Amino acid sequence: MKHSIPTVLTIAGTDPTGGAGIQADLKTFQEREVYGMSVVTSIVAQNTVGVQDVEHLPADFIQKQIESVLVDISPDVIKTGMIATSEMMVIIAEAIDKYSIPYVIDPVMVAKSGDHLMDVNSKQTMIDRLLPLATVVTPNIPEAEVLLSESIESVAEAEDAARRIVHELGANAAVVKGGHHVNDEAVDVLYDGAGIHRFPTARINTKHTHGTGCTYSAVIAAELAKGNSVYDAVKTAKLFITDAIRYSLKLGKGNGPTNHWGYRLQGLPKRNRRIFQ
Ligand SMILES: Nc1ncnc2c1ncn2[C@@H]1O[C@H](COP(=O)(O)OP(=O)(O)OP(=O)(O)O)[C@@H](O)[C@H]1O
Ligand SMILES: Cc1ncc(COP(=O)(O)O)c(N)n1
Repeated sequence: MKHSIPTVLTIAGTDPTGGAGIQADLKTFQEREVYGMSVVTSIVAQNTVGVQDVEHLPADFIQKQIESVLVDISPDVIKTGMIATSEMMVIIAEAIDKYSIPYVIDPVMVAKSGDHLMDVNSKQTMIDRLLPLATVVTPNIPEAEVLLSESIESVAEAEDAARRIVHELGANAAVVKGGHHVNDEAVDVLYDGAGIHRFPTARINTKHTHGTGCTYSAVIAAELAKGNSVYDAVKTAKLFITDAIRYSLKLGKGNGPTNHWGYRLQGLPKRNRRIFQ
């Protein structure tokens, strides 16, 4: 730990409704008791229904923001979310490389609403420049399929994908998340370079899953900043996101946000949870 408290920097896009992107990351860092900092890549006009518009910040201004943070409060871990263009990816890769900071990449490509958050031509830059720097990469099934140009139909194939992302694309560890599997379980699989680990939970029947991937990877980043292992960080992330989905807030007209303090309700007497159910 570099400072009096573990510190994490997120580099990502925004969500004014507060469920995904930078806003979800900062809420999550606070709940995990690490000091959260943020650099904005794109300002997104979005809500629980979809994306209405996007304004990308110039890559050199993203670089200035990163430099401002890194020269002053160097984070224990950097996490990235939405990075829309190759130019942004190169600048971010150069900073992570220069300062040798442990790195969690959530390879955000398409929002749950179906809107594209990454330029499709940037895939190769993500593979060439960002994945080799990753301590952990956290694709959902469609993202893993894009990264590997192959389809994933089962948990066993998700395990193969996690192995390939490490061995062929150079990430240190990969978690292929199971939110997009259509069965009764949401099984995440981790390959940490040594072995495969499965993290299964029952699938919760809800449409309120906006920002699950952002929140999940933010927990992993926070736990790594505390000095925990990749395995323990993923285990905590899975518990945290399950409670955040279970006690989701039922806000908005579409796919609502999760509840970033849901874990606090687990184990409490039912009367204390009434307003959330
Ligand atoms: N309905 C559900 N019930 C239980 N767990 C779920 C459900 N949906 C997603 N999860 C869990 O949430 C985490 C995020 O997975 P998911 O595949 O939804 O990521 P994602 O698609 O990147 O999220 P997003 O794009 O919303 O940020 C994983 O741990 C996954 O298992
Ligand atoms: C800025 C930003 N980053 C990531 C997501 C993905 O979240 P989801 O797939 O739940 O919409 C998002 N909607 N917005």
